[in-house]
Amino acid sequence: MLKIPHIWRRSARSRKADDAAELALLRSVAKGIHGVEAMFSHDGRLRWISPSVERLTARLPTRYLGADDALALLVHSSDLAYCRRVMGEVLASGEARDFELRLQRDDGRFNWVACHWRALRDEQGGIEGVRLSAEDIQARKETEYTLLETVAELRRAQALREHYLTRSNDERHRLSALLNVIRLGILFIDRDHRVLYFNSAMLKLWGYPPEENLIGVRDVVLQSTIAPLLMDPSAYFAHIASVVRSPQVSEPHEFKFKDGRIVTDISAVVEGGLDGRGIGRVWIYEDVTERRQVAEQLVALAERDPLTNLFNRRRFHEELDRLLADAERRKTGVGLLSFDLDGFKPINDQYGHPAGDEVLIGLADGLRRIVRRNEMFFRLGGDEFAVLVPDANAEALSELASRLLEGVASLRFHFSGHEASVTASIGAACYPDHGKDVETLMAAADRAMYRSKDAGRNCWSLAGQ
Ligand SMILES: Nc1nc2c(ncn2[C@@H]2O[C@H](COP(=O)(O)OP(=O)(O)OP(=O)(O)O)[C@@H](O)[C@H]2O)c(=O)[nH]1
Repeated sequence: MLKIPHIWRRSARSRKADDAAELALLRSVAKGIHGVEAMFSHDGRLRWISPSVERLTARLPTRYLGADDALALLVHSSDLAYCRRVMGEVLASGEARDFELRLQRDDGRFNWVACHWRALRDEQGGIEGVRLSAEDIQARKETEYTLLETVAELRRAQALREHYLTRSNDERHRLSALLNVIRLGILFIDRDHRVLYFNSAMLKLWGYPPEENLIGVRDVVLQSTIAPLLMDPSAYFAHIASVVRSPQVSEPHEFKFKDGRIVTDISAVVEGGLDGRGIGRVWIYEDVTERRQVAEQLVALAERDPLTNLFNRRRFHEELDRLLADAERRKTGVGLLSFDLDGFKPINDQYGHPAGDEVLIGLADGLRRIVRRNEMFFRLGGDEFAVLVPDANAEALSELASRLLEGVASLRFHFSGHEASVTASIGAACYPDHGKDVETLMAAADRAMYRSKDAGRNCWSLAGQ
């Protein structure tokens, strides 16, 4: 430890040569000091500072020694007040203090040092000043700063990641809630042919329990479990195979379940993925059973008689039109039997309208069994009916007319303990002999039917005779 005051004392005793040598030695030691050594007198004036201060502050020691307030020149303004306070405390208490501060450089920058402040005592033990030993710690501070900045940067990145994660989680929950309330079944298969997402409607539609978790299940496993539900599994799987071969959005495809449900699917590749090959394929299913039933009901309402469920007059016209066009092209015939019940009104009058309805329904059911599969049976209105016969000739028509007459007459009804029956009067007409269009053919059949009425009913007449 340097005992500078002692040396001064010795110098004062005129041991000049020894002292000069000792001073030179001390100067060279002071020059070699890595940090900064300085001594301040009790009133805060700088008494000595090591030449090494130039390395840390780019100022010569003389600048400090000549300054009125060397401490203010040496210490960075932000640390100055604290530094003065510590210095005062060391002077007052004699206790050493350590702390870090910035020395200010001549170029405006600063250099961090670790300071050790100790009281300098005279021979009587009184405090005559304070000594500062400062060690250069700039490199360590810079490393610390870099570390702190790296940590701060990491924290910011982490906070940002958490923010986006929370946002994307919220987004996922919103989407999942939405997809679970819609009626469409949604199934997402990834590129490895495994289930990546499904919604509740999809589970319901394919008959899975609501708690089933299909994530990660292979598509072939799914297919094997759904196959028993389908009317035609091989046709459906062939459809899937053809859809997945194409990158286009598929056309809606309709398929049937064994329990009668009708479902449509549509599928598309989901774009994305780092290599741009798409991240998988989404399938959207819709149960259209109800819609199809309503459509069928509407069609039935439009073309069927609600009482007997026979085709109505509107469908009759359409079919006759179609048959005539077809017969003209193929040079074949079309037969038309038009008939009207005999003695139907008295049943209504005697037993009431519901009894009349029962007769009409019974007659429709009875004659359906007589009419062949390729022949069509219509209720034109009231107690008027008609049968259309493709590829017909007069002989085939007369044979059918006879069977119909027998069929009608053989029907028995019972109302209020009484037996009732009806007969029919039939008019037969053939394309092209008796008419070449709908109107003339119908008129010919009607005239023949009235001839049957005139002839005493329960018989048939061929047009043109
Ligand atoms: N119960 C019932 N009666 C109907 C319906 N539509 C028409 N009618 C009745 O059917 C009867 C048809 O009259 P007509 O053809 O003159 O009766 P008909 O006794 O068979 O007379 P002819 O043809 O001359 O033998 C009328 O009394 C209509 O009110 C129906 O949907 N239900």
